[in-house]
Amino acid sequence: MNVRENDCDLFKTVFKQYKRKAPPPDLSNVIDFEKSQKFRDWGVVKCDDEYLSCEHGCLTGATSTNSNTYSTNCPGPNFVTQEVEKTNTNCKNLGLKPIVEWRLFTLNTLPGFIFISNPFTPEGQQMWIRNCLLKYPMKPNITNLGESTNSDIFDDHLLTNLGTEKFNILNVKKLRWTTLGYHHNWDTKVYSRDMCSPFPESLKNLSVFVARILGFGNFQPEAAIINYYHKDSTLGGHTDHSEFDLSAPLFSFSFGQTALFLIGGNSKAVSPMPIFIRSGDVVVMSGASRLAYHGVPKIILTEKGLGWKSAESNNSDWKQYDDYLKNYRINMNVRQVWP
Ligand SMILES: O=C(O)CCC(=O)C(=O)O
Ligand SMILES: [Fe+2]
Repeated sequence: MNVRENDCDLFKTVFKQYKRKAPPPDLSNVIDFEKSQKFRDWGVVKCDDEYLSCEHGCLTGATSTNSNTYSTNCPGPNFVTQEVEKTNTNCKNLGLKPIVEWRLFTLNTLPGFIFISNPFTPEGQQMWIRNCLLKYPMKPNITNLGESTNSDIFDDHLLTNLGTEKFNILNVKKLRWTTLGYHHNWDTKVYSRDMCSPFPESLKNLSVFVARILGFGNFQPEAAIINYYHKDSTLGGHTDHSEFDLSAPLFSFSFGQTALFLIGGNSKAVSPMPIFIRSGDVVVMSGASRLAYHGVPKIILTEKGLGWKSAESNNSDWKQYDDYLKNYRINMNVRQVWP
């Protein structure tokens, strides 16, 4: 990069500012979807309940790329009971709260960006965390630990008994990524038809469900990266442009410690906005925001705890996950690859 480009790299400037250890960065301007008194300053729009349900409580189709044009498509009372019941069952199975409890936001300055403030139940979060640490790193999925090490993550005898699973915590702490479906090629950044394993049914169901609720009825989850962040990990500014269909949204689900997430525009000269992403939060990058530069300059250890105190408290095997999550963040990043 030459000097001139560097001058214009506002993304990098802001990234460095938030990455700094001493003195610690000022976090007072970080967009926090839990602080409604500052929404006006930040350009945060809370989508009204109409976005998700009509007066009957049924789902609406939404034009998710533009926060001003949500439309209601209630097909009538008959549909309502059936569909609402079905939807609530789906929510429960997927570890999600009922849709009426979801809190949805957009940003004035970033069309297509949608934020769902933790729609998961405590038990739901635990289910997805278990999937990310125990199921998804297994063959035929690919991890940074390489194929041969895959099975080393798990104590052998426990592989056959997922009910009382225990993982080898030393190896789990070395996990940085797992790829699912069409495997992201970290070198060429090109997806290929023959580097593909079956996309896990569980994550497919979750992504398709959330996509449908937000009005992306055609979304097909085909590739995912599970990112495992240690408290000192960062993720540099980038765009996700390897997918062949860039009109399809990208869904990101986060668990564990908090990320300070930066998202800017389609060039690094655009100064990015800082946003807190906490455990359970869902980020959708669609429309113009799909190709926006983004990154994670800092993981922030939460003081509040992660919100699953009551859930599974008498299940002693949860302790190993709980210990891991005191210093880690997990992010499931789901994409459609093909048009
Ligand atoms: O960890 C995150 O929130 C973002 C991850 C990401 O940008 C990616 O996997 O491409
Ligand atoms: Fe990304």
